Amino acid sequence: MSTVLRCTGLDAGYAKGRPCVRELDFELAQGEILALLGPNGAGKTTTMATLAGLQPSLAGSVTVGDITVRTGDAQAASRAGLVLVPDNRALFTTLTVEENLRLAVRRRRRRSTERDAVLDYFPALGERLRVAAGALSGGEQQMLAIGRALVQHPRVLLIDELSMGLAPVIVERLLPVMRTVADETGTAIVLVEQHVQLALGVADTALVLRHGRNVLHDDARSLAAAPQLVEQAYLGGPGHDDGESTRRDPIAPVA
Ligand SMILES: Nc1ncnc2c1ncn2[C@@H]1O[C@H](COP(=O)(O)OP(=O)(O)OP(=O)(O)O)[C@@H](O)[C@H]1O
Repeated sequence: MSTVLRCTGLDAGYAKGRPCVRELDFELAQGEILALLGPNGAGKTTTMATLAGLQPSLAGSVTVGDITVRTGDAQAASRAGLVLVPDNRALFTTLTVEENLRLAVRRRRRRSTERDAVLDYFPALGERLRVAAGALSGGEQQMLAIGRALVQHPRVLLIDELSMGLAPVIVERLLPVMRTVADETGTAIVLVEQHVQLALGVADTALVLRHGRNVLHDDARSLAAAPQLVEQAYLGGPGHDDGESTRRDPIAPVA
């Protein structure tokens, strides 16, 4: 599979000279799911916001296919195919499900076709089309937020904390849908997730950030089988000190 997202030497943060994400390198192939993991404050949301152009980078580059995305330009990121589902889901809460989906569809695409494609992934939304987004359950709101992203036909879908405020049983139902989306559409997905084992269960690769540095990057199946490695990466300790980067070399994209 060809590389769709390449993040090279990315520094991200909120003040010049004070990056909270440093020298981030990774590649993502078409249809690949990367679980972006790490403890609170590690820099996951900052990375996602920077990839989505909501936040200018402090160094490095982001390319989608052969397009180098202009830093800090959300429209350029969106045009390149980077679409963010933020952790607050950013729905129009007083509008119905149908209206939320309709507004997200790009011009020149058929709204009903786009809506039906979302309903294929999330049939539960079909019974709620005329309900205001604010009246939906948390799980339904997340389905709608992802649906709004899908109708934009992302090349790379950035999902920040899919599980925010959701019961684990709902997360267990939603994550496999993301696997299906990646497999069926070739969309690459970066998934920020606190439920580590659930995320590793659907991801191809995983990268752990700690204090803004890549401290572990490996294929998800190996990490699922070695939870102590992930735990060490979260907590620091031998091989995962906070100072010098001790990361493994970034792994090759999934074939
Ligand atoms: N708007 C902001 N202005 C300044 N600093 C910020 C801002 N947002 C986050 N930070 C800081 O940037 C660092 C990384 O935060 P970030 O939210 O990216 O981490 P995270 O891994 O997503 O954490 P969490 O899992 O708690 O959401 C933290 O030190 C945080 O305090």
